[in-house]
Amino acid sequence: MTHDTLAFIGGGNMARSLIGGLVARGRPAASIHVAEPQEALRQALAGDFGVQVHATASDAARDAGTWVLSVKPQVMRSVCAELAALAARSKPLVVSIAAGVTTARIDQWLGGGQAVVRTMPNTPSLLGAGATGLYANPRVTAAGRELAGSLMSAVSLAAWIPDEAQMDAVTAVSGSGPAYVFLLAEAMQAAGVAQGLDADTARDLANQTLLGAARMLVETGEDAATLRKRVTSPGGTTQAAIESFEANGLRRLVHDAVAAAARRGRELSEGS
Ligand SMILES: NC(=O)c1ccc[n+]([C@@H]2O[C@H](COP(=O)([O-])OP(=O)(O)OC[C@H]3O[C@@H](n4cnc5c(N)ncnc54)[C@H](OP(=O)(O)O)[C@@H]3O)[C@@H](O)[C@H]2O)c1
Ligand code: PRO
Repeated sequence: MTHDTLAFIGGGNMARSLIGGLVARGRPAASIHVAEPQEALRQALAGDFGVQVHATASDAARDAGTWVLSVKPQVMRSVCAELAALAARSKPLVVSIAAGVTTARIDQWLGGGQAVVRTMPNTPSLLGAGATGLYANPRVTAAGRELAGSLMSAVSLAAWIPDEAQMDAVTAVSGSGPAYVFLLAEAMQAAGVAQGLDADTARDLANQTLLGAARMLVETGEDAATLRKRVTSPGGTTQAAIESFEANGLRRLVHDAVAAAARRGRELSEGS
């Protein structure tokens, strides 16, 4: 067994983004095993990325030193129960990506004494442009932190958090965050069509604008408010739009949406 071999338990949307990002950045596909019950998803993962696929968690995890638990929170308990005997024998580094499931729960469900890193990645990891929060339980050694950090750093910005309770905020900002941007893209596209653009033109202009604005946020070192002000000519078109956003409570809407996501994360923790 080696920590160089990774087992993804669950081969759905987020695992696919991580696997695609890792393989594109040079991780050998042969070093990645994936357990996924759905035959079609298994075949797609094997066909697209060349990874080793299995129908059961224990088959995927058997020879892997690092397990990435990437099933839905609601099935995490039963997946851990399936893996508990193997975990007791092989003491893997366990990396969970599940929203709202604490390291204490995972450790308990795996039988206790396990090194568990809880992470919250996001789907842009597929393109090496993800953002991930990480938290390690006390069993994780410096080498384990290094391993988990380098795994996520290969495909994303990796930010360690000191307090596991902050993971619900990470989830609400960056884990779920791509969906907020996609919703904004949908709304900008529809608004462009409403103003007379054809759908393709509205889509291309909106999408490229989001890409360009996101690159400016990350690459110029300027803060968002400064960049916004540079677009906003006094008495001009942007000012008219920004005043409409402010008057309609955009900041409050975003505040409440992020709070709702964080609350849901806490509910998932309490329910598990
Ligand atoms: N999607 C995101 O953007 C995102 C971002 C960060 C974190 N996450 C976290 O990542 C986890 C997965 O989310 P997702 O969106 O990728 O969900 P998903 O697409 O439903 O993927 C989960 C996969 O795990 C499979 N599965 C169920 N039981 C299994 C078992 N015993 N062994 C192996 N695989 C099993 C599911 O199959 P069935 O459908 O047949 O049950 C499904 O294909 C969640 O905990 C979520 O909180 C997701
Ligand atoms: N997708 C998962 C959810 O919606 C976790 C963050 C992104 O629950």
